[in-house]
Amino acid sequence: MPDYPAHASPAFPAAAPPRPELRDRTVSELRLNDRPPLQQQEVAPPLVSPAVTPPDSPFHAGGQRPDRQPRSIPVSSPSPSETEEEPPTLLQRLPKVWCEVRARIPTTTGQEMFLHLYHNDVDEKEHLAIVFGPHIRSRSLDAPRPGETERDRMIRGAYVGTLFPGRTSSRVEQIRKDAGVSSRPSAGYLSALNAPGHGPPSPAPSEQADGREEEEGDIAGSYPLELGPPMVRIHSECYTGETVWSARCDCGEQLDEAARLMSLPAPTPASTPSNEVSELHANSERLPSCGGVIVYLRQEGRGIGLGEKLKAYNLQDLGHDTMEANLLLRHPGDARSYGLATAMLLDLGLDRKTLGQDHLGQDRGIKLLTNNPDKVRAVEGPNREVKVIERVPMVPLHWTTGGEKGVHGPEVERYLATKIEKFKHMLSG
Ligand SMILES: Nc1nc2c(ncn2[C@@H]2O[C@H](COP(=O)(O)OP(=O)(O)OP(=O)(O)O)[C@@H](O)[C@H]2O)c(=O)[nH]1
Repeated sequence: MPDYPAHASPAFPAAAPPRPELRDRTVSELRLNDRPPLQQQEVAPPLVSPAVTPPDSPFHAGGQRPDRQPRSIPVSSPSPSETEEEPPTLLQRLPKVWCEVRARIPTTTGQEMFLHLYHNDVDEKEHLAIVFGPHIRSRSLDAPRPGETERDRMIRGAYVGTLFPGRTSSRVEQIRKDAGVSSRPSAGYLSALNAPGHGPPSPAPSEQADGREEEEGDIAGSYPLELGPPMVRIHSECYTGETVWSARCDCGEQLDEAARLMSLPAPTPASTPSNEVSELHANSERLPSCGGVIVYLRQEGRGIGLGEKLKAYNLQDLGHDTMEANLLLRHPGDARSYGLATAMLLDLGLDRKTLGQDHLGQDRGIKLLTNNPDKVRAVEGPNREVKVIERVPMVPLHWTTGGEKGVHGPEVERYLATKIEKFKHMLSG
């Protein structure tokens, strides 16, 4: 951030020229509520025209296969274009985080997710992890807490499967006993427990255990290899874009898209016969989702807070772009850091150590949904605790649907143009 003298108000030339016709008029003639016609306003360069959208975008609304996974780009770490630019700020140590409580949330799309609320040792905010699918669990949530009862555990969300009236234990061991199962349950039995809306479990045949649930209170295991890299989105809070329908940014749409992708059915194994595949697709709502996690950070306004973001919007209406507006308010262009996100991913078992290696002996990693090059590097953490191996671009819906859907208008066009030009977002296909 430039080092402005304390008394000076920094000035940039406004991107849009002043309106000359306002001179030599009386106040009533000024018609201050009128905006100049669109063609006289600064419009975003053609860089953001829908033409740059790849025609085979997986996000296109039409012709989408129910199990169609998003197009992703392999990430070599570190990529030269990411390191030549100013590197993102990396914290020396990761913050401490712990999941205080989680709950099952049925959603309006029919998919369920588990909302995890985190506390930490660096700020007072309640950061969130929105977890899709049964494979991602919080270690700090599952760990036993001194003096707690089984009911306490269930109330704070530290249970396996789903709650139902009359359930008395959070633990697999107890459920097994109650169900009259003498040996360890099979993987299939456990996934049935995790299926949405299941009732009290019926006895399972005694089979080989998968071992994941072996240690009571610490059942976080590894994300199944056959599902590929777990999908992760690091999302920054945006009250305006997510709650009050702002068309200045694409934040709300990005949140929806991340949830949609994580709710897609898990990929069908290549060995599945084609007639079974079509049958599965016909019943796609019954397929387990591939899952993933949206880490929702309370970093409103790229970390400057809602009040300052609203001031920045006024500066943008005065002709400045989103980065200049932050600088004029004496904030960095982007005031965020991602150490909390990395720490939450570790707690959720998506770090290199917990994920282990693939069939080829390579470290497993995550698939990150983003256009932001800073996030790709920063979320890996100071010692590359997390590995980003693929990146899924978040292409604006307006581009992928040929203008039919999605946030559109001059403000969001300018915003996207600045993200590409100044923040170096990788959004050109
Ligand atoms: N200061 C400021 N913040 C904004 C503005 N528009 C959106 N935001 C905030 O920017 C954050 C989202 O950042 P984006 O730049 O859209 O996206 P990103 O998270 O960097 O990158 P992606 O992962 O590709 O979405 C949210 O916290 C929004 O509240 C703005 O004009 N000014």
